[in-house]
Amino acid sequence: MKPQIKNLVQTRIPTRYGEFVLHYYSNNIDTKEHVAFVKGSIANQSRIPVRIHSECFTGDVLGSRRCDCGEQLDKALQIISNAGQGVLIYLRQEGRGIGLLKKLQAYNLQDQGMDTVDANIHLGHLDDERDYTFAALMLQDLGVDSIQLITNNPRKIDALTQLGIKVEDRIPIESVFHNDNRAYLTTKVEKMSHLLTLPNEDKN
Ligand SMILES: Nc1nc2c(ncn2[C@@H]2O[C@H](COP(=O)(O)OP(=O)(O)OP(=O)(O)O)[C@@H](O)[C@H]2O)c(=O)[nH]1
Ligand SMILES: [Zn+2]
Repeated sequence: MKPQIKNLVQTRIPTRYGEFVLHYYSNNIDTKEHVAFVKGSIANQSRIPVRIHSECFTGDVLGSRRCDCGEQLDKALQIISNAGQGVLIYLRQEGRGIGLLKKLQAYNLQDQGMDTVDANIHLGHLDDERDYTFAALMLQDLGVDSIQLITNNPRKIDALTQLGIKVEDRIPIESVFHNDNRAYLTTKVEKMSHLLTLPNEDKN
């Protein structure tokens, strides 16, 4: 089935980063609530800052320090707010697409010594099962001409480009390394080609 989305409602949301408009989309593939959080006027404009964020209940809502998701969500909204225009797309593909149950099981495997990639594979999944089709359709629906993608993940840039989105630039979103996220972030760099700078002690 050819994926299609429908913009069902738009509503004003005042935040600590200023005022945004939340666009709620339905689609013909799943029953999940994928949304776009839009600041300023973006239709028919180029180089719009865009963050495509995948749901992380533990990081985004509970403030987990196992990953950098909550921190990245905050930083992205700050970048968009500073620019005065932009979009945060929130895709409901928890755990890089494997769902919350499997992600929590993967965490237990990680506590036994596996890294994030091997834990996913051990559970019968790929390291990353995300799909950015809805994100591309939302950006087309919102009418942006081209974007600057807020990410460290080259796979996201490739995926969006293949879906017909003109990515003119990348805006880096550096995370702070600490004991609880060090292994997670190091695996992103060493196994998932993320463009993050490892702290000195990790380079040796
Ligand atoms: N399977 C799995 N998923 C995780 C783990 N830690 C975080 N995630 C998921 O990873 C996703 C977050 O990735 P993003 O922040 O969107 O993007 P990214 O690929 O890290 O790339 P950036 O754009 O540079 O942040 C969310 O869906 C999280 O639930 C983990 O240990 N295992
Ligand atoms: Zn996370």
